[in-house]
Amino acid sequence: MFLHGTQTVNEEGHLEIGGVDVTEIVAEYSTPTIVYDMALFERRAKGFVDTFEQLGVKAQVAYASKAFSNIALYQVAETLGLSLDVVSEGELYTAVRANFPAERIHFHGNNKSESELRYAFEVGIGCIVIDNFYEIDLLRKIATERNQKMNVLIRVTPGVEASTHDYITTGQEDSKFGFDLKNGQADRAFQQLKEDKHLQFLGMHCHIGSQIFEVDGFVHAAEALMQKMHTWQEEDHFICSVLNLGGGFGIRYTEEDAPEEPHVYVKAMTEAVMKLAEQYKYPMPAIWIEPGRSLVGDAGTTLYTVGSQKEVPNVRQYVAVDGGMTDNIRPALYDAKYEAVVANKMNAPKGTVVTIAGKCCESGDQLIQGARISAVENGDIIALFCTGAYTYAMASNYNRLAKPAVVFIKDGRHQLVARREKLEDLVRLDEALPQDWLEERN
Ligand SMILES: Cc1ncc(COP(=O)(O)O)c(C=O)c1O
Ligand SMILES: N[C@@H](CCCC[NH3+])C(=O)O
Repeated sequence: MFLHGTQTVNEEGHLEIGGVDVTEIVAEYSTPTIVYDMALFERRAKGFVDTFEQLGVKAQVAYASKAFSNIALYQVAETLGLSLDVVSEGELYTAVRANFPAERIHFHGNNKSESELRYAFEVGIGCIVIDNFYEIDLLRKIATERNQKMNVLIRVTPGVEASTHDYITTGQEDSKFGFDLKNGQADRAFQQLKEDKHLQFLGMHCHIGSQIFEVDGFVHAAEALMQKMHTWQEEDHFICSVLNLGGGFGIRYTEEDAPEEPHVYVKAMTEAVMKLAEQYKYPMPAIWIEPGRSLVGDAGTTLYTVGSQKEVPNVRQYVAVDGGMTDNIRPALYDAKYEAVVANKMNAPKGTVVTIAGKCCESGDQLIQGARISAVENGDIIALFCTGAYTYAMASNYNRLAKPAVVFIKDGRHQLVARREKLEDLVRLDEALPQDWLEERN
């Protein structure tokens, strides 16, 4: 069994996170609840920031907040000196509500609406990452109308095929994201932007995909972008001041996963850029990165309570918990793998292999197939590890299940940062029909 961050087993044989017994969390907040080990989040953030410092490179580490967007997390990210990557008006609004410094916010998205872009101008964010020609036109219109400058990068697809799930690769030519580097789109975007009065073209961005383990893909992408920047240097005497190399650094969900430490990816990419900068006599650009999963993924643990069990003789044993695909769609969507423990029986011998199933009306609502956990009975607590990224953020109310509570833990203290949805939350958007509508039907 592999424990993460500050996780330990206490004398009572219970899982502890950040010095707090998880049975205490369950007693106070019920289940399902996602807890974040904030010391681990801080360690991950510091790991990225320190890497750049050691390399002596000007940088911004932007938390890709799509992984888990929440006011309290943005507050902590701010204190750690992180920047923020948002992809919608909703994430931007969350950042505004968290008083996140606007100049450290970067706005992404392949179909930002005019009203979203106007909001970004109003808030005065630090940079917009332009995805397509339509967006260039929209931005020009807004910036001219408002007579307001805005820093921009262009997102490019460097033609790197990353080996991860097909749904989460983004760097290949056939992608809905960005301007292609090889077919001339990136050059055309650059030509349109390089002398714009309001849109201040800082440079390029790429993101090759998510949950990637190999260092090479990141290095190749960084090199491809530097080569393009060199062409613009030679042909247009233009120097980019920023190179944003995205996120995507893989984490260890199960013992079979073998990622590098997050800073290894960053160091390798940055050194590749430094080398080419020297070769091209190119002023070293500031390096921006956008890790999401590798900042929050392994800091999160979901606590569930065991309910019913079902044995299908000679086939499998189902252990059902009080959440499932509504609070973690990843196993159903990507066939993602997780590990779990019985958090109130950490010292019990491992039992048979079971399938941990959710409570939704979908056969595919299974959190782990083939989990080797100790024997459980109803009321036991299952802790599913590494659920900090793309779980709560992708949660739904399917079957009208309530979204779970989210709790931060640090140094023996726990703090609720998202309350569990109540029944009235589940109908808050519904409008009852007026009586005359119903009467007409009868
Ligand atoms: C543009 C962009 N930046 C950053 C990220 C964060 O990726 P990850 O959570 O894998 O670090 C994503 C998601 O894949 C993304 O699309
Ligand atoms: N939601 C995906 C990652 C998408 C990354 C965003 N571009 C996952 O859970 O793995």
